Amino acid sequence: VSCAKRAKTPNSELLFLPFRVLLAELEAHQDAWPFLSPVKLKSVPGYRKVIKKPMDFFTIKEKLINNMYLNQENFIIDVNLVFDNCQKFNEDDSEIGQAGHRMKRFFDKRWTELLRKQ
Ligand SMILES: Cn1cc(C(=O)NCCCNC(=O)c2ccc(F)cc2)ccc1=O
Repeated sequence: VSCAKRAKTPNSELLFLPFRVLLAELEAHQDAWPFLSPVKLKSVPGYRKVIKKPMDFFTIKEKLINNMYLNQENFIIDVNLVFDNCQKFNEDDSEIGQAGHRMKRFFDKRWTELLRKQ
């Protein structure tokens, strides 16, 4: 994701360390495979029309690395966008729909654990 590289202040590295750890855990999860890279709009009929703001774990990682998240809120908004898009486009009982529900439950659990520690 090319964007103006923001000044890398040391504390922003530290501030976002928990998010990089959390994102790495999401990517390592066995149910992450539908979300690791952007949905291929040419090969998934209807996706471009239905999903206004596509998002995926790879794009989130790029934004984190390029310091494009100004605050914690924007990081959470993008992660939840991945799961909301999934629930919107996929039936709950579909393979990808089930993976999305499991990933969201996993994320919510780890996120609250991370917050409680702070
Ligand atoms: C979130 N979402 C994803 C798809 C979708 O078709 N996504 C690609 C699946 C194929 N991708 C893989 O199988 C894969 C990718 C990376 C990897 F490391 C291992 C396997 C369709 C609708 C939707 O809402």
